[in-house]
Amino acid sequence: MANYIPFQIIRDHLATFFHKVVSLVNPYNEITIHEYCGEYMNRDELYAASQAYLSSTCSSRARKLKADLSEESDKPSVTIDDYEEVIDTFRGVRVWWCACMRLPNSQTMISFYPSQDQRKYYRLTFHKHHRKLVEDEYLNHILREGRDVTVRKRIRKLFTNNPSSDWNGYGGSLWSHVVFEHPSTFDTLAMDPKKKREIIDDLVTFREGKEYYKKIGKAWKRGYLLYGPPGTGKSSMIAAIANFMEYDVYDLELTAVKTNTELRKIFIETTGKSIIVIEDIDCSIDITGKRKEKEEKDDDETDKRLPQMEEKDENNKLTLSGILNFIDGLWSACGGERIVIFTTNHVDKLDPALIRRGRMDMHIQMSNCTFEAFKVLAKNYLGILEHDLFDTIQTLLSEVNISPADVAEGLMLKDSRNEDVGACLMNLIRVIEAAKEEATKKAQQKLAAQENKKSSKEESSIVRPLDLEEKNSKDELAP
Ligand SMILES: Nc1ncnc2c1ncn2[C@@H]1O[C@H](COP(=O)(O)OP(=O)(O)OP(=O)(O)O)[C@@H](O)[C@H]1O
Repeated sequence: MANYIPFQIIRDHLATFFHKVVSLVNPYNEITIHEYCGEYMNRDELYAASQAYLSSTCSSRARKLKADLSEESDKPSVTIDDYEEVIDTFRGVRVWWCACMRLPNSQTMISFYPSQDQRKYYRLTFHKHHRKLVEDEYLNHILREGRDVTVRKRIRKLFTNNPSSDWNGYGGSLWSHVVFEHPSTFDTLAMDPKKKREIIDDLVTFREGKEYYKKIGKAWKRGYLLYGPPGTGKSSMIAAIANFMEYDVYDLELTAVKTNTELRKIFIETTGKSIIVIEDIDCSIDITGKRKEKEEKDDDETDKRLPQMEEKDENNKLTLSGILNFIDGLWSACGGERIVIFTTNHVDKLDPALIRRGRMDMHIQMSNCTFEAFKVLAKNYLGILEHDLFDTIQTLLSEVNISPADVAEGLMLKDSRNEDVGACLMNLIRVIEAAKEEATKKAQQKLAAQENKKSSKEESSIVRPLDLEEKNSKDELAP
């Protein structure tokens, strides 16, 4: 065999030697962050974070920019163009960023990954004295800030869970989603201003509480129970919270979940910075205290009918303990920064274990329309802060229970071209008066029914002489 050294080996040795010589005189270090990495060529999170960070922090200093519209955002994003260098400063230390691209060695290469025909990467250059700062702190800073920018810019989504029978459809997805565009905010929400302030303060404390939750050893999540009659704004409150926190919403339909195991899988698929909602929890599933009591009463018969396996294996069905685990079991802490919200029209039907403080940290009562709440609706719907008819409306609202939904309906302009505020308020007065009449009628009927019941009870307790005779003759016949 011929004794020669292949050209490629010589070239590699020369390159290494050259690099060593250069690094002796070059005081700068470089880190490259590739767009795709790993065996399966996943998009690298640090690359995505760097891109977001550079677009928000450094792009104003760049001359050459590029813009695109990603699926995850509704606004075009502008970032530095390829081979454009920008300077960033961290704790007084300067670093240089450059977006670079490596073309494939062979033009004939066929690739299944978009990355492989153009390998994009960022080159981060810094003085070697600052290597520790960059590795230990600056890169984490990029990751944190970049993730925040991505969350701020993303399109928020409203998810709903698919029934497990469909998990092989919808691309194998456990959740389907649409863009979340509910317009409700705390400004448009009609409720007691003090209560509203309390909720906003609680949300802000939660949002800023990452370190605090870590310190006290609690998972970074918060539970809210919203209860009150229909049409008092429970769903509107959820939307207002989502808009205020800029979170996604996972609307969990419990009736589509068959077992605790399914619930766990569904939960694991949710992400941080999200609200998980179970609406009308009392109607959703057999988990309320009252139904459980009934179950216990029927126990003897059920035991005989149900297969023993099913009774023993809790994971084969959806149980109260499965839901409790979902709220505060070990795996509920994965991902962090989550809000769980239950809504109900009948708080008294719920098992106390489900809503105890610590699980549902804040119980929020959504009430019928007060005058304060009406003023918010009048501002939203008619753009007015006061009117001569307000006094009449205030008196009427103090006399009758009417939901904000009904008041809002009464304030709707019947003809959007004719914005007669007085006519709208008169219409509302008629609506409230009709509600008042209806309530009086119902109260009278209830009273009459009670009177009837009472008098028929009294009647049946009067022992008539005929009955007495009958009883005596029976007693005589008895052995
Ligand atoms: N507190 C409120 N502030 C502003 N608007 C409200 C409020 N309550 C109700 N509304 C209006 O009434 C409509 C219905 O309210 P919403 O669905 O939020 O009530 P809900 O309590 O969730 O009702 P349900 O218990 O029947 O689901 C809303 O679209 C909104 O226009």
